[in-house]
Amino acid sequence: MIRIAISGCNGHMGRVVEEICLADPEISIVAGFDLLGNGDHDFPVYSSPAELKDGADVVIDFSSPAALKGLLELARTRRIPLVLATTGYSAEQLAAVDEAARSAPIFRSGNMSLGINLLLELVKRAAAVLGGDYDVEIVERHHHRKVDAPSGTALMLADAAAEALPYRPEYVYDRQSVRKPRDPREIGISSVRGGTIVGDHEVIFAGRDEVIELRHSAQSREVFASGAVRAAKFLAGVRSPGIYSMADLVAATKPL
Ligand SMILES: NC(=O)C1=CN([C@@H]2O[C@H](COP(=O)(O)OP(=O)(O)OC[C@H]3O[C@@H](n4cnc5c(N)ncnc54)[C@H](OP(=O)(O)O)[C@@H]3O)[C@@H](O)[C@H]2O)C=CC1
Ligand SMILES: O=C(O)C1=N[C@H](C(=O)O)C[C@H](O)C1
Repeated sequence: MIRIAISGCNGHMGRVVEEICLADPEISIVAGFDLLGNGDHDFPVYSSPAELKDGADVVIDFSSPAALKGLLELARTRRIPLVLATTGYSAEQLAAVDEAARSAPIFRSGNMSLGINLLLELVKRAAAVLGGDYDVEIVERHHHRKVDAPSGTALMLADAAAEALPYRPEYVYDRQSVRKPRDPREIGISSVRGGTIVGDHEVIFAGRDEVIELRHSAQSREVFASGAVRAAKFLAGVRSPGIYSMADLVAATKPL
């Protein structure tokens, strides 16, 4: 039995993770962390990870960058593995994650769906083949509740393209404040917010007289939640301290 704690358990993603865990006979939910009280959960909900009493095998976090400090404290002092799915961390916070990963395994991904992992590979391949001659633009679309922009996934896609391009691109988020033609050595990232869009990412390679578009569209939050639960099981399999990603999970998964 894997003992899981859910950080952000009252939120949209936390609720879906809870449903998936409740339906899984290999998992027991031992605690939740959130700002407000217990709600209607069958497990205790603490406002701070420091209040966790009996420990957990893994914490799955879909909450806010504000929760990170307490979670990293659990990893550092109690060596509890973390699955960090929250997006919008600062550079300092990412450095703190790397530091805590010296004490416990930490799985981090701005997108827990398997499809995005494949898209990252396709983007690298396209950038390697087309890079230099085609302008790279990323458009991400999300629901109107989302607070961070650009999305964590858009940044991962930009990094994947950057890795394979023959130049070091600058990421451009704002075309409104300058008046100049597009620099070929840039990746433009645009954010759309509206309605209930779950999560949509498009990478555009625009060349002379042709455009190639690679797109992923999440149809429900389950794709992210089930990926995070798979990541938790992967970490619970006695991993050494370090940073893990979807690529590690896919590499460790036996083909069906
Ligand atoms: N990696 C991935 O695949 C995915 C990542 N995400 C990311 O997950 C995060 C959560 O998304 P979503 O569920 O839609 O957001 P919600 O706002 O619905 O849920 C977040 C929950 O976390 C709570 N919370 C806020 N601050 C803290 C804190 N300091 N400690 C504990 N709990 C806290 C919120 O409480 P309150 O409402 O009171 O503020 C809320 O209940 C976002 O960063 C999002 O980008 C989302 C989907 C997929
Ligand atoms: O906030 C969301 O909802 C999502 N956030 C992630 C991101 O920032 O990329 C992943 C997914 O697209 C949903």
